[in-house]
Amino acid sequence: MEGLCLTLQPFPSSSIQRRLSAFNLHRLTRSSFTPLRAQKSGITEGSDSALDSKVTEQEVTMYQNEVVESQGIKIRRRPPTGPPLHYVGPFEFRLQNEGNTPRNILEEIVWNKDKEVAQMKERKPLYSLKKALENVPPARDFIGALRDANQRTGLPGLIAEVKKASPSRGILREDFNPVEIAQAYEKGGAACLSVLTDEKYFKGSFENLQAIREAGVKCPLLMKEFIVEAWQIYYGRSKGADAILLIASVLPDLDIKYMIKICKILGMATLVEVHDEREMDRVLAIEGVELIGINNRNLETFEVDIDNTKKLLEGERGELIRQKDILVVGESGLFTPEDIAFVQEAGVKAVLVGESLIKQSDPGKAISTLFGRDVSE
Ligand SMILES: O=C(O)c1ccccc1NCC(=O)[C@H](O)[C@H](O)COP(=O)(O)O
Repeated sequence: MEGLCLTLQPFPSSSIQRRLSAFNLHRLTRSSFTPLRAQKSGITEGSDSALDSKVTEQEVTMYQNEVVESQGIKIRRRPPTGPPLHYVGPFEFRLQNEGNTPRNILEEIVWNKDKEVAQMKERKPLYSLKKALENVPPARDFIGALRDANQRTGLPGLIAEVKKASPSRGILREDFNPVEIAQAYEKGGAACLSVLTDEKYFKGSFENLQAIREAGVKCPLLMKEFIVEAWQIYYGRSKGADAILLIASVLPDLDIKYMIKICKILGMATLVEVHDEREMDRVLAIEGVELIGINNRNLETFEVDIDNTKKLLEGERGELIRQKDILVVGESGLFTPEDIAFVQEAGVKAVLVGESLIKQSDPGKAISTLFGRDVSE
């Protein structure tokens, strides 16, 4: 039986879609909808006129898969649940299916995050987070800080990353004091900071984010997290985040739209990250996107190529970005003033830099080396 993969029953997508259309659409995408949740909220058979029979887990999964496939998203939100339970006499068993192993590191991170968030939500439900937000100071203007820095220096505004480790590079800095590093970055001329909050793969934490905010650092803070659920946005805001990252290879368009709306309500900025042309085109078609990050690192293979920024900003895409006045951030693999000049020439007005700064003994001074001159005041 091991390794046997069952084919799912064919099911016309329009039929699933019609039966599910009574919900807010965002519920149908991977981040927010579970049949269990529907049942908990009383959305069950007969409870809604447009929902003519109970929506099964399999149907929802099929619909989600269709959405994800149609948008070219390769990262699966969680391991396939496998074929349905089988009964032989009194015994119940599930056939093991193929594909229960993550296909790459990004998928592994996402699967882990999905479980982690489910546990965190149990401890801090959304209503308690919303209550906590009443006492949190308002979010700072992340995009404004980048534009100001760009105008002031004539160089891309810097988002300096507080990053202890990464899956591709291992430990980047042993003597890691997040607050001291953040203060050094601010002194060195960073416009904004990016703080890794993932513990398992990056050795980051929400405590780091909160400590940096509470230490009086004025730079707006990006919560560098793998967001799979809207709940994480509220949690990040409660810890002092001013901006969040949405990764287009992980999130379907509907989730991105929904999360952007939540951020607008919370006064936060969204950095929507793309790596290839298809993701860029999807994101450019989403209303309300103001900040796009082009990651030069392929998060599935770790390959880094700063030409990627240039490639994605050429021709009509670059033109559309200028028309829409979208601010573009060049991300990853930037080490020298020549690298900065290269991505600036390609059209970016901001850069996100981790490794090349964090590895230096004085990460603040490293900013001048990276830009080829002092960018603090
Ligand atoms: O950095 C990684 O190894 C990594 C692996 C899997 C998912 C994301 C990852 N990094 C996130 C980033 O893209 C970078 O932290 C960020 O752009 C800064 O990059 P760098 O200047 O090259 O440290």
